[in-house]
Amino acid sequence: MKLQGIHKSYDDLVVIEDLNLTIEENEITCILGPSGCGKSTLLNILANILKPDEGKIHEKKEKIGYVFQEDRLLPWKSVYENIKLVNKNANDLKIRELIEIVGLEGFENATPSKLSGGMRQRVSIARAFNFQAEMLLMDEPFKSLDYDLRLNMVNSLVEIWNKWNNSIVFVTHEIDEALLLGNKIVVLDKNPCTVKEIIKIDKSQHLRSLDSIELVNIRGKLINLLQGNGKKIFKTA
Ligand SMILES: Nc1ncnc2c1ncn2[C@@H]1O[C@H](COP(=O)(O)OP(=O)(O)OP(=O)(O)O)[C@@H](O)[C@H]1O
Repeated sequence: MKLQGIHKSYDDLVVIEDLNLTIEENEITCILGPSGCGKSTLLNILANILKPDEGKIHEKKEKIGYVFQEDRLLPWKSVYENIKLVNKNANDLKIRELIEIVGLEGFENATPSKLSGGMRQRVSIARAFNFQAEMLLMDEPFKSLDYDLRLNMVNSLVEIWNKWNNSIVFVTHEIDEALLLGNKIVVLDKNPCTVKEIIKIDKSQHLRSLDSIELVNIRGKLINLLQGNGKKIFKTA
């Protein structure tokens, strides 16, 4: 999917200006940017929820999955049923495999109120993969979790993605999540939102360590890139 020359304003506030970005197939693209820079707006454009004011979207995807910051599970359904309901044709084996990968074996029949926040977010990830989207959009899905749990969730996501390999766009403002997950890290600028830099990481996610020289160097670069944001831009009459 390719975004070309995208512009988006809310009334007088210019949020996205001349943004160009290619989302590759079978890759995890991490979008990293300061708070309020327009990451959710960009995801909503990718999801066809929002129309850009200007610009073109090439090779649009029809079947798009969305994982939000909150889990959005149906409280009266069990773990198994919540995962199943987005793809009623999925066989029992696949659903049980997803439940196993996200570490929820034994909780198949539990309803969301019996689970911790991290467990609920695991269900929503399994559900998203059961949907078999061509492109999966994830908007800071681990935001409410503590650091350890977040890294744990990143590992589960890597494991599940290695199996199904769909294209994922993962929005975060946590540098470590981007370092561990991304095949490509897109750093966004703020006010207005444009692509500041794209960093590629060729190494398989399974072989990555946050202590490796490569990732330590990239982290340093990302910190520099994320420092210093612009001023809000308003349209002139
Ligand atoms: N529906 C809307 N109407 C008016 N302004 C909006 C609307 N949605 C977002 N904005 C503004 O657009 C800017 C970008 O918002 P957006 O939610 O896309 O950023 P974000 O990078 O996802 O933020 P965060 O990191 O806090 O999740 C912000 O200044 C926000 O206040």
